[in-house]
Amino acid sequence: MKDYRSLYIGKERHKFSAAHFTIFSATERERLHGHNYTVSARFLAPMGDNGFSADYNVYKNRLSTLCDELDEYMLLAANSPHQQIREDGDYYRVIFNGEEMLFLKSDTLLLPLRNATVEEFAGYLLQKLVALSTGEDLKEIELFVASGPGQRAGALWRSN
Ligand SMILES: Nc1nc2c(c(=O)[nH]1)N=C([C@H](O)[C@H](O)COP(=O)(O)OP(=O)(O)OP(=O)(O)O)CN2
Repeated sequence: MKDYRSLYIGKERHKFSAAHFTIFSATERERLHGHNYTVSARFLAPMGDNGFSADYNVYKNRLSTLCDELDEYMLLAANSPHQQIREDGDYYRVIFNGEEMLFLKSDTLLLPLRNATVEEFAGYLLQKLVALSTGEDLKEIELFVASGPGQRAGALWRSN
């Protein structure tokens, strides 16, 4: 039976500051606000005969790249069933429950998410991390996003 080891990565720099609002229903959402989100991950890799599994420097750098891509933006969920997003010149016009919000495109990332939640951010970042890790001998990757101390969501990928 293969011998595996878990590598846990979650450095101080694995974070992104972003604005968002969570939508709870067709008529309820929270006000626009922000968090310093932190990102961490667990990698399950086979143990080599040399007592080494996988170079975690590679994964530290990948997590930093993913965090940098989301840092200091307004994050909008493009696939929410409860809001419409239209392009309007230099702006995104967001319609929710009869209200309109305008966000500068240069300040905003439209992400393929159903909601701007930690669980959706975790799934989104996991897919990007798995795509960066193709062809490597990994058994599992579990990626976590926390919106503050003591509250995070995890998304899991397992190799076939
Ligand atoms: N399942 C989820 N539930 C909630 C999410 C989420 O992403 N997934 N997000 C929110 C809000 O964004 C809310 O702002 C969360 O932050 P909050 O709990 O206020 O964070 P704090 O760090 O201020 O927590 P305190 O307990 O107030 O210290 C709500 N639900």
